[in-house]
Amino acid sequence: MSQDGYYIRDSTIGGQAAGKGFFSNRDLTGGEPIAIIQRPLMASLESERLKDTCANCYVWTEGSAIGSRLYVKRGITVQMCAGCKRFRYCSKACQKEAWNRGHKHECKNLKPVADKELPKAVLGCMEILVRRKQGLIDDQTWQLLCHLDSHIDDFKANGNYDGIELMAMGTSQFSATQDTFNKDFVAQMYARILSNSMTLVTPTFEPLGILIDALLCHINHSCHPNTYIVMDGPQMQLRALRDIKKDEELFISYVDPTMPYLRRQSELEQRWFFACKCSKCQQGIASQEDDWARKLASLTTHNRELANEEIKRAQDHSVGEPSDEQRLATLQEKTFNSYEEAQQQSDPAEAIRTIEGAIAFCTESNLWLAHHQPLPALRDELIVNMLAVGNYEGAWFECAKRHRHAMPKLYPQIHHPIRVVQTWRMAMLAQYLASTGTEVAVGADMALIAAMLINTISVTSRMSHGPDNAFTKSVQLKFSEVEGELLGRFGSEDAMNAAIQRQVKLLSEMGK
Ligand SMILES: C[S@@+](CC[C@H](N)C(=O)[O-])C[C@H]1O[C@@H](n2cnc3c(N)ncnc32)[C@H](O)[C@@H]1O
Repeated sequence: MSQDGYYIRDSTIGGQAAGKGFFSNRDLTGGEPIAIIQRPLMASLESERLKDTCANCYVWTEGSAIGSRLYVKRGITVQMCAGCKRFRYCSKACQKEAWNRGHKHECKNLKPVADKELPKAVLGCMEILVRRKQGLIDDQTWQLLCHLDSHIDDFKANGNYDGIELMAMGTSQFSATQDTFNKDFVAQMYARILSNSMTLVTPTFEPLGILIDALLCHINHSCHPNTYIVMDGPQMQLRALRDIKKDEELFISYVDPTMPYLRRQSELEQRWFFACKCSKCQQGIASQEDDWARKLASLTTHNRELANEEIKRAQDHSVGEPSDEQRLATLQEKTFNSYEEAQQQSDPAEAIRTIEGAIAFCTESNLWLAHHQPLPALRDELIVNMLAVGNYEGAWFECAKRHRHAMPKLYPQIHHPIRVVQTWRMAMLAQYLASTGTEVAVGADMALIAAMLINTISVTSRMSHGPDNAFTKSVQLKFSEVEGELLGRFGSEDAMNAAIQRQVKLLSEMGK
């Protein structure tokens, strides 16, 4: 099977069989599109996003933080389907499209349960079953979908099968498909969705829900991926992260590849049921992500005592003197726990206190550098919460630190989509600070810094997202605005470039 820049065949990763996988059918360059899918087979929104996101084109109408989602049309709203009272659409055209794609066959079944919150995987599974029953999914796509492993035996082994059976019963009933699919088949399909779905995201990677695509869900995982997926509404693009040779396997990362080895392994084992033997995992804790853990020599008396206390607290009885490795693992656990705690805290001020405590601990312990997790994750969370409480200046300095220390290490390719989006958010924050006349640092010209960053993104977003993505187009529009303004302000390109050089230096200093 071959299309675009890939073909599908059996895969072996680190000596173990990994089912089918995607392979490149020619040499590819970083930033090049490999496959474009206009719409995944199924996408299902989170309960919260059902309220403010179009269930057809997936435009998220809320949450546009200080201009970073300029690609969302101003004033856009969603209207509820009068029948099922669950899905909302941003236009009559979107409603009609969803209706014809299959909603007309499930709308009235959903009506009696309008006030029940149904999990996204149940809604997604219902959609798939109803559409297949009505002949709206062709045989080839269906076979490809059913080929994806349901991991039903793994769910039985880990004790989650009962929950799956229960959800499958509800799915059958609400979709009125019992006459077509038996209960074991539905349980398998439900399990297949749980273990093969990807995250539905906005062009700037805000999570919206889950999706299944019969073709793209055949891509295997690596913690050192060579491709990634960007979305633009329902459109998915698989793009090359770096140069790839013909016949190399194409990988995306199912988890955050910047996390340490043991955390990646455990997440992959729990959600996707495999022990990763990718090129990075074969190095174990010898890769950059675990650098900090090799710093046994930096374990000061204070750190040792702190770890001892934590270990004692976790165990009812003393099991002798812990090793330094155990102490390190405990300290790491402690910082990740703070990160997870902050994510759960709904009050941003409280979350900021938790995060600042954890960052101070990481820094004082002298174990972590700015690019070692969970420090960058804590900093990302800090920025979000500072923006939520209106501390734009504080958020700016955190962005500057992230830009200087974390981004180049975590996302070395200039067109890495996360790097591009984070830089864009930073540019929009700089522009906001310029508009309020805030003096962030002596001599800092925030309008010029914003323009410099936008200039960079106007180039890199074309590679990360492709020239036709709505995000890229909004960046280009912004760039043409600031470019004109700047030339007008400085008169000549030479004067502008000299000013830019000064601001580049200042930006780096602000990130110290
Ligand atoms: C989304 S599917 C990918 C397609 C899959 N290979 C297939 O043929 O159905 C995810 C599953 O593929 C397998 N898989 C993906 N990446 C792997 C890897 N690096 N090593 C081993 N198995 C992997 C695991 O069974 C995982 O649950």
